[in-house]
Amino acid sequence: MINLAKTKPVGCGCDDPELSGKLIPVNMALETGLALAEPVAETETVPLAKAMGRITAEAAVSPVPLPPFNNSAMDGYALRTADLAGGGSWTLPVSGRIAAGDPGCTGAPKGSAVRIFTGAPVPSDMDAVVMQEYVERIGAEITLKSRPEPGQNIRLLGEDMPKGGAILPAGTEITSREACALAASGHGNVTLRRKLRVAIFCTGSELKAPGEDLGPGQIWNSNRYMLLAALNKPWIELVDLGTVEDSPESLTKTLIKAAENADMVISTGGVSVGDEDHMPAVFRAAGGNIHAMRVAMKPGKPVAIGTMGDAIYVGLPGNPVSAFVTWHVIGAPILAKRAGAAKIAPRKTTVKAGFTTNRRPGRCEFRPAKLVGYDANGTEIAEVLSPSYSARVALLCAADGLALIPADAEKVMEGDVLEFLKF
Ligand SMILES: Nc1nc2c(c(=O)[nH]1)N[C@H]1C(S)=C(S)[C@@H](COP(=O)(O)OP(=O)(O)OC[C@H]3O[C@@H](n4cnc5c(N)ncnc54)[C@H](O)[C@@H]3O)O[C@H]1N2
Ligand code: MOO
Repeated sequence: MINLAKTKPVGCGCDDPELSGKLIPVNMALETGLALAEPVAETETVPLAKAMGRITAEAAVSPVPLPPFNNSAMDGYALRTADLAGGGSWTLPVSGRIAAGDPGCTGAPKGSAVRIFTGAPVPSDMDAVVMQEYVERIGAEITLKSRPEPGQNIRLLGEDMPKGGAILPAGTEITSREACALAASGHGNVTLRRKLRVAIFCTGSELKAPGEDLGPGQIWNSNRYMLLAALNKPWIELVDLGTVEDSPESLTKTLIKAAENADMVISTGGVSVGDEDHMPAVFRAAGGNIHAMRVAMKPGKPVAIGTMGDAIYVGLPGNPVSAFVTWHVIGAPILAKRAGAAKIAPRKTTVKAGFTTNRRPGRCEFRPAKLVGYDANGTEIAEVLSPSYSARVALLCAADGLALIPADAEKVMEGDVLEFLKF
């Protein structure tokens, strides 16, 4: 759970106290959404190679000790240190050869060495491997000058993982690290949460698709592409319902279609208070329940969290930076929980403010910020990019993350410690 803000409930601390009504603290809005987000129950078992990027439904343990046998960490010669009498040097006959994949060898004569390669099983009665660089080989004999330590260059059975040892908890996204560990421990199949069905649409009569010509008053739809990128995950089955004009009829039709079969519905725009902001009314009229709306965050005050049938609904604001920030802070954790993921919070760290600003307290601010260096203690310093930002998408690309300014702060002084959500 992220402690996103030292936000405390504020009656009306937003930019326009007269008009904005009651705002919910960010944590409370997020907790409301997370409480609604039951992880999808269905699972499927698939071959590991088909599971990349998906979310595991069960904890994985190693069915065997890893490595499964003592093996050589180097190319060289295996020997018994007890065979090396006195102070050296020592010359030993080479009595055998074991490569990776060989079943191993037993019964090498006392006083002999065995040629061995990295990953090959070490004979059970030998206790050291000497790297080939440290021996001189002439014909069928080797000479070594310094005494090897018992256990040297031998990877012991079970030292990586005991039998039954935990590899991953349930709810883990299989990235390259997890795939590697699952494969190493012999998991041919993996049980996953089923894919999450997510439906999206963007509201706004002014929106055109990028690539189309703009008429007067029109803009290109950026939120749709922000969401397409954010939702481009192997564990999501996306239904993209495109752009919808600001008419209650069209919005209702699209909303009902979106909720029909989805685990989560996401819209952008139309959640504020203007005459053309129809989403909350349309959502309620179509049978949806809104559980939280109007959050004490900046940007992103107008955000709706609700349920409609089995679907969770997150209505993001239209301003693109507001949509991005509310998605990052509220939408994405709800989505992750619904998908069955164990890690749901955005990555958070602390930074020092590289700026000073006065502000009106009331909303927790998430300011696009750039990491510009380190202080004497090695803490990163964040510089905000602009005092106004909710519609300035260029700032997002220039930023390294979002600097959090607590809701109750009246000013931030250069050097103050701030929480930072790193992209
Ligand atoms: N009287 C008030 N007006 C506004 C308030 C308020 O409290 N009282 N809140 C402001 C805040 S804060 C935000 S954020 C916006 C959010 O409004 P909506 O969610 O209703 O969004 P729209 O009005 O539909 O659009 C706002 C803005 O964003 C542009 N937009 C919308 N969708 C897209 C898209 N897909 N791609 C690119 N740009 C988009 C739209 O053209 C508008 O400029 O409301 C404030 N107003
Ligand atoms: O909350 Mo709005 O997102 O400030 O622009």
